[in-house]
Amino acid sequence: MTAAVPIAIQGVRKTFSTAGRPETTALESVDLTVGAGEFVSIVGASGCGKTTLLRVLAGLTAPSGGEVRIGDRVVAAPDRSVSLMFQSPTLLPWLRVVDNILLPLKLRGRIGAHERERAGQLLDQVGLADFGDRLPRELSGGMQQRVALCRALIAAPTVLLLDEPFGALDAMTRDQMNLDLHRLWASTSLTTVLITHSISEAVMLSQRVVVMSPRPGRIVDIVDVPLPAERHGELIDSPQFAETAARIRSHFARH
Ligand SMILES: Nc1ncnc2c1ncn2[C@@H]1O[C@H](COP(=O)(O)OP(=O)(O)OP(=O)(O)O)[C@@H](O)[C@H]1O
Repeated sequence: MTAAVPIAIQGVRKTFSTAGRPETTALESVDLTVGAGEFVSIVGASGCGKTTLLRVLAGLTAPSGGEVRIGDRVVAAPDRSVSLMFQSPTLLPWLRVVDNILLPLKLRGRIGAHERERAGQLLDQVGLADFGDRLPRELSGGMQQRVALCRALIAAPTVLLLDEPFGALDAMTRDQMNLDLHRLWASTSLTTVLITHSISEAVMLSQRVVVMSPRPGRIVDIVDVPLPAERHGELIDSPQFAETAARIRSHFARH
């Protein structure tokens, strides 16, 4: 297993300038440390800068001020140790499932028996052991997202960034995917940051939940989740779950 790495976000600001329009401040003085191997979720109103922050962490968007460090590295460009997953699975329709999963490795060089075996293990872990030879169109939306998760993990990243990965799925599939994701995360040393609009998803999956203010996005609260390490569906009925969700929800109450 690769060693876990922390993420340190220091004084990150991001402004966007578009000709003819006033400047938009998407992020203002964001400071956050995500521990090595920790699972943190970020919640906040639409447009508060969550995706912008994730893109800064991934090295896809340069901050206007401040810096992000992943381990010892100051983030300045995308890096293969950081994997991103979005709401849409974006599988290549003409490639079989296993080849979609292996794509990030194929782009970097040869694929051997070891890599194929690893793809098989990942498929097994997400309950798709028998689907490696299928084409994406033969899979449901939830199954395609599982494949996208395998693809995000094939290159053994140290950081996993998830932007509403299950937002397009029905509620039951989403709950199941969340528990699968949590199990996968718990079996690795992945430092994970999840963006979600769902407070219960954030509480169910994370060790801490970061609450952002409406634009310009700032961190207004960081909530520890006092749930056992092993997560399961019934925890949603526990008082700890309800109290944690209520504290987060209080930031979104209209006055
Ligand atoms: N490339 C860009 N150019 C100009 N403005 C941008 C750009 N990207 C984002 N913004 C602006 O920055 C702000 C934050 O956007 P962002 O997508 O990060 O929000 P979000 O919290 O992820 O929203 P949602 O929850 O709706 O996905 C918005 O006002 C958006 O219009």
